[in-house]
Amino acid sequence: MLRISDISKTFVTGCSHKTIFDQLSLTVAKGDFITIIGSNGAGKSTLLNLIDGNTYSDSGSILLGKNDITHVKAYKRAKKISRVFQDPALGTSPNMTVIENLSMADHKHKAFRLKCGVEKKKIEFYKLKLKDLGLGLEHQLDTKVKLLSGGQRQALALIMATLVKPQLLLLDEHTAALDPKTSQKILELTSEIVEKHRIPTLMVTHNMNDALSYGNRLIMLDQGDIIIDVKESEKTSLTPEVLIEQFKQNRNSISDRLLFN
Ligand SMILES: Nc1ncnc2c1ncn2[C@@H]1O[C@H](COP(=O)(O)OP(=O)(O)OP(=O)(O)O)[C@@H](O)[C@H]1O
Repeated sequence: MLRISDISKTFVTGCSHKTIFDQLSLTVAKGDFITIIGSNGAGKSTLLNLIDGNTYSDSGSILLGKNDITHVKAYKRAKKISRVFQDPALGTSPNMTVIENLSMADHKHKAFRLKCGVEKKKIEFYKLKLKDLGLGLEHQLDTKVKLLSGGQRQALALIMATLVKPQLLLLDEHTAALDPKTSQKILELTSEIVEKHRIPTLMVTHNMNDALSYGNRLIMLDQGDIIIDVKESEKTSLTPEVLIEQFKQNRNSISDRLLFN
């Protein structure tokens, strides 16, 4: 479980200040697969950055399970929190082979020396994992990752992010750079992995249909506020058109609230 309580974040650049979050709270339950939508600059990536320690909040707290991780460094959080980015180069090592990448992800919690090679008994296990993807990666164990297609790399990044079950999975527009068919394939894989292993997940996307089709909960961010938060039953009856309508209504009410405060 993740509990974000009253976090605030202001970026200071030179003489200018920009407040992204002002006392934002969000609880992610054990079985939650939350899709996050919102316009450009709404704070979606910053939220993920605050969670995985790429940036720190000015106030408030973040609990992962029973641990207060508010001030824990990113590299330590990475043992518990996995993130897949839009750019596959950020989740994989391009100059290493498929099997070396998998082995590295598998040893996330342990000291790792590549020169010892990959344990033979593990090779079959990795092959099975790759075969499940249906992208032929099981035949490319010794291929350098930079030579794979975008879809293959994102699928590999996803497998690497979940090979050792994380306490939380963050997906930051992880299919945005893929063609529609490959994007759907990776999203289906994502959903399968997340549901099979019951990994609490936050997925940022700009695609409303994907946000509605996947996960059990949807939140919409607007100027650092959660203006829509719908659970499974309500979510299944929504359409992108209704969502946009709700966005307009909620956005207005927030402006009104600010106006009259
Ligand atoms: N390190 C930083 N320094 C200064 N401003 C930042 C920094 N990181 C983000 N911002 C600003 O915070 C705001 C929110 O950015 P963020 O990337 O979280 O938005 P987003 O919702 O992910 O947008 P998009 O959909 O375009 O990716 C933006 O105005 C951005 O310029």
